[in-house]
Amino acid sequence: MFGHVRPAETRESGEALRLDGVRKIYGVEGNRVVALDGVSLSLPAGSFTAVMGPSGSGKSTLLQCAAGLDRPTEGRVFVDGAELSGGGEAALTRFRRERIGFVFQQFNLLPTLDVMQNTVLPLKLAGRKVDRALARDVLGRVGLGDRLDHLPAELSGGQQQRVAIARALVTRPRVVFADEPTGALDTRSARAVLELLRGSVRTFGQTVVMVTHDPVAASFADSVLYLADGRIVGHQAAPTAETVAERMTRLADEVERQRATAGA
Ligand SMILES: Nc1ncnc2c1ncn2[C@@H]1O[C@H](COP(=O)(O)OP(=O)(O)OP(=O)(O)O)[C@@H](O)[C@H]1O
Repeated sequence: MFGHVRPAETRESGEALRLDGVRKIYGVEGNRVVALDGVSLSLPAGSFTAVMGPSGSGKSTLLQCAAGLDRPTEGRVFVDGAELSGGGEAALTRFRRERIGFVFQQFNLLPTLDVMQNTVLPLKLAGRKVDRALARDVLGRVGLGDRLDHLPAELSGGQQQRVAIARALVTRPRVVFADEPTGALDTRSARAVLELLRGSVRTFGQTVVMVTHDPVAASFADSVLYLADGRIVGHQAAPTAETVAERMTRLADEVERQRATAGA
């Protein structure tokens, strides 16, 4: 169902990501989990969006489907106007390599490759020209210009995550997806990583979508999407840590109340 890249007939300039009625159902009849229940959204290019919601609300599933790491059961996904549809794994992989960057909680660097080699890996995998000057420039911007030949084990967690961000940016993707990018970091390193993500949006017009549990992390974004039980239940512009925390508490209370009513 995924993988063939065709220009969307409805391509709109300035729209980096669109989901139309995306549903994701895990399991088989009798043991089904509806992880996403008809999610539609449109994110403009150059925006920084945080995705929040109670545990199990579908945040990671949303990211995986939007990034082409998983396949929706129903619905359509467009990245920069091109639809992820049809075809097999190879076409899907190509789509991701050409358009998408990822940052994971656990960095996912290759331990035997140094900082420069890890950073240029996506270019090599995509068969693209390895522009070391560009990679050096990106690594300089993430503050690792003097660590190019270090192995991941020789770096702190925050530095490893900055390599992962450089690696995500070096292909100049349409969208960078980050799943709990600060989840494994101390407060100070987390802040540096969030400033870096925000800087990539402000300075280069990068589009970033980040799943997080942390209201402080969400406050670095331009806006927050709230998920509950696989649906988008709210949107907040110009978030602050306080307003996000307050809204999350309310959301958790509502979800609990609804589940209690449904079970009554
Ligand atoms: N591979 C899978 N097989 C079956 N069910 C799954 C699978 N992955 C996720 N789910 C279910 O789908 C729902 C949404 O999961 P998801 O991981 O997207 O939520 P989340 O909001 O990211 O949660 P958390 O904040 O705890 O990481 C949950 O009920 C989860 O148990």
